[in-house]
Order: sequence, then structure tokens, then C-alpha cells
Amino acid sequence: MGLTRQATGFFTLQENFLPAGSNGYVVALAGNPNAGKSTIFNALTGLKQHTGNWPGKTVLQARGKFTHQGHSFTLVDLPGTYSLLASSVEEQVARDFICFGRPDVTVVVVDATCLERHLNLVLQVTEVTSKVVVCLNLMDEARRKKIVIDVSILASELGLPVVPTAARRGEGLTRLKDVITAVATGALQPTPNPIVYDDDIEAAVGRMAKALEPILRGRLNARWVALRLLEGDDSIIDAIKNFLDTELKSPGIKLQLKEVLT
Ligand SMILES: Nc1nc2c(ncn2[C@@H]2O[C@H](COP(=O)(O)OP(=O)(O)OP(=O)(O)O)[C@@H](O)[C@H]2O)c(=O)[nH]1
Ligand SMILES: [Mg+2]
Repeated sequence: MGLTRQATGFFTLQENFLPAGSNGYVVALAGNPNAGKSTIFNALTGLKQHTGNWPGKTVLQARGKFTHQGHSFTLVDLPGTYSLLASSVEEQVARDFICFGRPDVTVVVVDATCLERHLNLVLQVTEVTSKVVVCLNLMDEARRKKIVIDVSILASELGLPVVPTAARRGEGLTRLKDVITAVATGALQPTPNPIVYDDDIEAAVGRMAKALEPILRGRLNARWVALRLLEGDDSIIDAIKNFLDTELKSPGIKLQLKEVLT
């Protein structure tokens, strides 16, 4: 019967973002609502994705292209999301793309005027992928509010490149493209500082991840999946079934999970 629609779920997801003939690197733009993702998207691609002052307006991901230093990029503007826990449609769209769309680079746009709140998503994304660039946007607002951020300390604490921008004025966007290019080509390899949990959680996650590795076969970060399962986020089981056509409900995995939890 050949490949079924279901069996090609992963490719279907890619097709949604990348129509036939697309080439080059894929860059995801993630971030909390109102961080300035669509403003950056429009500035980089020349398209006119709606921007405004209310949260959650980008519900579906928009796609556009740009070239830089001789490389082609497809930029995907994701809906605003506070977390990757997929508790709303927007969060699920963003999570699914970051996890299963396999972007070459994920840019997390954060608001420099309320950095602490926005860094939560940065940390969550680094649990899925290390190919992350932090875009520290709204720097003009931060300056106006006399907020001073030591960008190099922030970068070394996170283990990630951090690019300050004021996207509405076009500030910092060339450097943002330089850094995206460096990460996409592998010239720059971010090494995010891992989040370390309590010993008992780490032990459970370690065992669970080991059981998941042969099933996921490098298509998704096993540690991240283990954390979601231990947290009781069952939506990841369905997403893995959909996009990777892989069953996590097998008796083997259920048993593993039960063993780890007891
Ligand atoms: N002052 C200032 N305003 C900005 C900057 N970047 C974006 N904005 C403004 O912030 C508001 C939100 O920007 P958007 O680009 O729509 O934000 P978003 O992250 O796409 O929002 P969602 O789609 O809801 O997730 C708009 O009014 C932008 O003009 C910036 O660097 N400085
Ligand atoms: Mg938007």
C-alpha cells in the first residue's frame, strides 16, 4: 500500500512549513506573546505579518524567506507561547514545530524589559535543542526604562549566543542574521548550560531517557521526552505518534514508566 498519510506524519508537518522546492536552512522564531517575533519576521523577510499590541494574534505559523552571506533561510514565525507544555493551541503549534519540524536554528525572542519571565521559555527550548539563539529585543524600551543588561554575562550564564535588538527600529538585525547563519552552518555551536533537577528526578529521568533512546532514535531529545512523561504530559505521547509514527504506549514503555515512578 506504500506510505500512508499517517505514516508520513512527520513529512506532512515539514510540508506544511516547507513547500516543494524549498531549500536552505529552517529558522523558527519562538517567544512569549508580544516579544516582537512578527516585527523581526517582517524586517527579515520583507513580508507583512500582522503585528499589534495584543497577545496571541499570531495563531498559525507564517513562513518567509531571506538570504544572508550566500545562504538561504526559511523563517517560521510561531505563535506566542509562555511554555512548551502545550496547554493551548498556540503552545501546541509552537511546541510541535520546535520539536518535530526540526528547525536548524530556533531563535527565542525575549523582552529585555521583563527578562526574567521570558527566560523560562529559553530554558525550556534548550531542553529540546541546543541550536538556540536568544534575541534580546525591545532594547530601546529597556534603555528608556534605564534597565541595564550585561549581555556577555547573560550569554555565558545561558551558554547561548545573545543578540540585543530593537526590531521596530531595525537595530541589531544584521548581527542577528550573522549569528543565525553561524549556528545554522555549525560555525558556532551553542552549549547551553543544562538544567539540573533534584537527585531523585535526575535518576528517574536518566533511566527513562535510556529506555526511550532506542525508540526515538535521535529524532527527538530523549531526556526532554522523559521529563514530559514524568510530569504527566500525555500530549507528547500523541504528538510522537502523529509526527514520528512511533508508539510510546507500548507495554514496555508503560512498564518502564511505572518502574521509574515507584
Ligand atoms: N519599542 C519597541 N517596540 C517593539 C519592538 N519590537 C516589537 N515592538 C512592538 O511590540 C508590539 C508586539 O510586536 P509583535 O511583533 O506583534 O509581537 P509578537 O511576538 O509577534 O506577538 P504574538 O504574535 O502575540 O506572539 C508591536 O506593537 C511592535 O511594534 C522593539 O524592539 N521596540
Ligand atoms: Mg506575532
